[in-house]
Amino acid sequence: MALERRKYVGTFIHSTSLTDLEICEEATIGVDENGKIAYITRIGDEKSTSEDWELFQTTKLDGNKFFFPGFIDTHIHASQYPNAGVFGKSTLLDWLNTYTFPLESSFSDTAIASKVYSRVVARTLSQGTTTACYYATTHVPATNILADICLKRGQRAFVGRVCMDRMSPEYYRDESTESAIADTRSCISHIRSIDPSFDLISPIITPRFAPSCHRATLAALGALQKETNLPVQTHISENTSEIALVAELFPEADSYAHVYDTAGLLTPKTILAHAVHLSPAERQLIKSRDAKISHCPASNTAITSGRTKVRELLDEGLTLGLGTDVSGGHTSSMLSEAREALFVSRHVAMTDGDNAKLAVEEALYLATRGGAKVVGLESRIGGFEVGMDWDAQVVGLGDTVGTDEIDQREGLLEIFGKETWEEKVAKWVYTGDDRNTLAVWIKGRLVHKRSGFNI
Ligand SMILES: O=c1[nH]c(=O)c2nc[nH]c2[nH]1
Ligand SMILES: [Zn+2]
Repeated sequence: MALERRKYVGTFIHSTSLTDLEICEEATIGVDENGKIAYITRIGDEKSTSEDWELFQTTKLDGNKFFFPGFIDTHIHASQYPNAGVFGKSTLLDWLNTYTFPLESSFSDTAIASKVYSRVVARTLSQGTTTACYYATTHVPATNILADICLKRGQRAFVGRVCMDRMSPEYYRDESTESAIADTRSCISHIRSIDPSFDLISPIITPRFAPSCHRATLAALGALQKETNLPVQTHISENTSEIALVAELFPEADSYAHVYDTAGLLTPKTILAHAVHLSPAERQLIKSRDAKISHCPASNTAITSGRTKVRELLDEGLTLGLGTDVSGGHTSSMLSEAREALFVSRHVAMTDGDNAKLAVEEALYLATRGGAKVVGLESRIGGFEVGMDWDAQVVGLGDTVGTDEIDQREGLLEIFGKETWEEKVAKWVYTGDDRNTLAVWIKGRLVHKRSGFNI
């Protein structure tokens, strides 16, 4: 779809490193007809554009509004969205049997798939998620529907048909290694037919986790990865009972990470969700394979899996992003997930010392640039640089509170006027929600606009 060039004018905020946010007031970003950033002019810069840009429309922000890169959710189960918030006092293995497998198995009905997947894509877009790594279910037609919806709505997505041929009820599992591979290939072909270069939608090879796959299935998926060079997503070391189960099922393996490595599934394109209880040797192995980690703090708290020591992982040079892990995680909002990462790091700090605490800047880095590295798109998304895609959101913090203002406001976020931009960003992270996401673009296309916001 051809786009018009457009200029975006106002305050831009993005991560330039793990610890630094660039806050750029009164800048202009020009986005070309391919949805790419063509130029950035900061205050004091020489105007570097040719006259013809003058002809194109401008989106200009005022007041307490700013442009921010779109969020990258590196781990979310689209099919589990109806269960967000429903987990009781369960832990991983009983949660799967009680809540998750019954829900996922219902996606044999494509009407259910269409309804749920339409909602999850609409909802994540409205919260600024411009890229999502989705788990679907084992069902080919339903998985293809998810890919179709992402493409139609313009959300950048990795769509994975879940492979699992044991440890789930008989009514919800792959019949054999061969059928798991054939069904995975079928979803890959479908995505190739709707997005031939995987420009917006990519398939992702998805063994649910080691306990749900026979050795032969893991090995066949590893071989498929080698053949296709597609990304892989799976879970690792989330909960201590799960780790004990892996040791029981794979007695020959040195560790959980070795199970994946032996199958050829530990690659630079592999996203490992959770990684809560990794041993030093596993961390070393994952680093040596350049596999990536999706940190899922909301889920790790909700189903009491544990506290990931993010600072340790970062200090060791591992690559991390954030994942909502709906519905182990209760929230589909990456802003909330960043907040959960901050709070969990404070719980770690209570036993391990203050160095464990993440800063707001670091949580936002993980939600954007870190996530971009996890999905292998760091040259295209996660920040504002010439040549990158315009995957962006407008964040609006509301009008500054007026003298004697007494009317009730929507949302918790209130700006009093004395805050620095750093403080405004912190207020957004700690007290904001989807009401502060006013508009969202992906590859230059407007994919969400909050009613009442005029562009
Ligand atoms: O958080 C999780 N969600 C899941 O659906 C799942 N399956 C295996 N392991 C899992 N962990
Ligand atoms: Zn998960």
